Amino acid sequence: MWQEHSAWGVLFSNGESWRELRRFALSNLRDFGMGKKAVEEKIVEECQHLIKVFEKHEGKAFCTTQSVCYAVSNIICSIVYGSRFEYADPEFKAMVNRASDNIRLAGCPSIQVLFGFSLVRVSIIFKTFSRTEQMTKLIKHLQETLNAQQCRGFVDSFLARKQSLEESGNMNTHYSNEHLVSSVGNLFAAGTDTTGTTLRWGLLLMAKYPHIQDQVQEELSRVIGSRQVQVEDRKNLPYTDAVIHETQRFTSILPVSLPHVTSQDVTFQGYFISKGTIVFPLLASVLWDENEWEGPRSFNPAHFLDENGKFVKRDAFMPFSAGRRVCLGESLARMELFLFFTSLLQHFRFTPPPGVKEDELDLTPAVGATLNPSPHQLCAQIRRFKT
Ligand code: HEM
Repeated sequence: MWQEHSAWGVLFSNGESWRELRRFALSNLRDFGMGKKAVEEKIVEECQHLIKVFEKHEGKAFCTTQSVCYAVSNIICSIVYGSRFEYADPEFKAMVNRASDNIRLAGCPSIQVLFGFSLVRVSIIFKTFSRTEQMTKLIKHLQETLNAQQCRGFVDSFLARKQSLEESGNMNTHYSNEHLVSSVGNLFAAGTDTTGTTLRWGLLLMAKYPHIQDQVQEELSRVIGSRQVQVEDRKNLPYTDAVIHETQRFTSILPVSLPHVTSQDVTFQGYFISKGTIVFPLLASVLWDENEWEGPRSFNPAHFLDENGKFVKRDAFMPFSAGRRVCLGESLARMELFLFFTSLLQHFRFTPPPGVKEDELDLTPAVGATLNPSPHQLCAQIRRFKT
């Protein structure tokens, strides 16, 4: 029913390129560890860097935005470029900060009105990303040092495929430099702000609802103790898993998904929609549906637990959208959220700044391309592990 018009489709105006490059991106992200042990190790390593940054605040109030953004950006850097960056690296800082500014700017109502909302918005975000000088410089360096037999990341794979197609005389290729820069830009645009924002909501919600934080930390102490959490621990941490799912449901960071175009006439729930109509799926209408959830507008991990405290999947949980256009990074994002959230909760107790009560923490979202928490500070007190 949907045509190839969304994140990749808007940029690669013909559907052929979208189909080919989505297939290529999916298979390569898998090769570079998405959903596998290799990426788990990268995330665990990044958790340690993030924990060190939080520790440096010595329990004093700070804003989590920048460090969380650096951590999730580094996961995409590892997969795309094959290496992470130090948080103090000025070029990395400039690249990440510019990207965040673009995402925030793209969500401004005035900009949206000016540019006719989402279809153009998406293309602006991705094009702005793809123009960053640092990205072009990094890609150029990888190109100069390419060994097609030993690909370091997504960019190397793309360049190796381009090279082999050209060598076999196939010049009619989707693997152009322009598409490479766009693909890399898309992965950063789609994979950093989304994950970072969700993680920051999770920490804010823990500070706001200390009795829920107590239960997460009790479960982590009982099941994991002081060792590093692994992805395979998820099945033994039903309460924590429910809290992460509920964070995504309750905050619905992408209430309006990317635009699609109907590829044929269709009648949906009694409404006729003609071929070629732009359609915006409203994910929040499902995530906050009164017929699906017991208390859709309250934060309640029990939405994902049965009467025995076991985790239950819910069909109406679709923050990554659904169907053949489902988020390409879903398994990576789920792994990141689980490992970052559990590692941080193992090490720190999150509280409001001194003088601020829990119920004074504001959950009103700020304007942005995603629904962000409003500017706030939290204290991260180091915990003593109970083993
Ligand atoms: C909590 C984190 C995330 C959320 C909530 C999320 C959500 C979404 C949603 C709702 C879409 C639109 C699907 C549609 O067109 O209907 C999407 C698309 C996409 N996402 Fe994610 N995403 C997340 C993380 C990631 C990550 C980490 C990556 C990086 C690999 C990623 C890569 C993409 C790409 C490339 C698309 C466009 C796919 C296409 O058009 O074929 N996302 N995401």
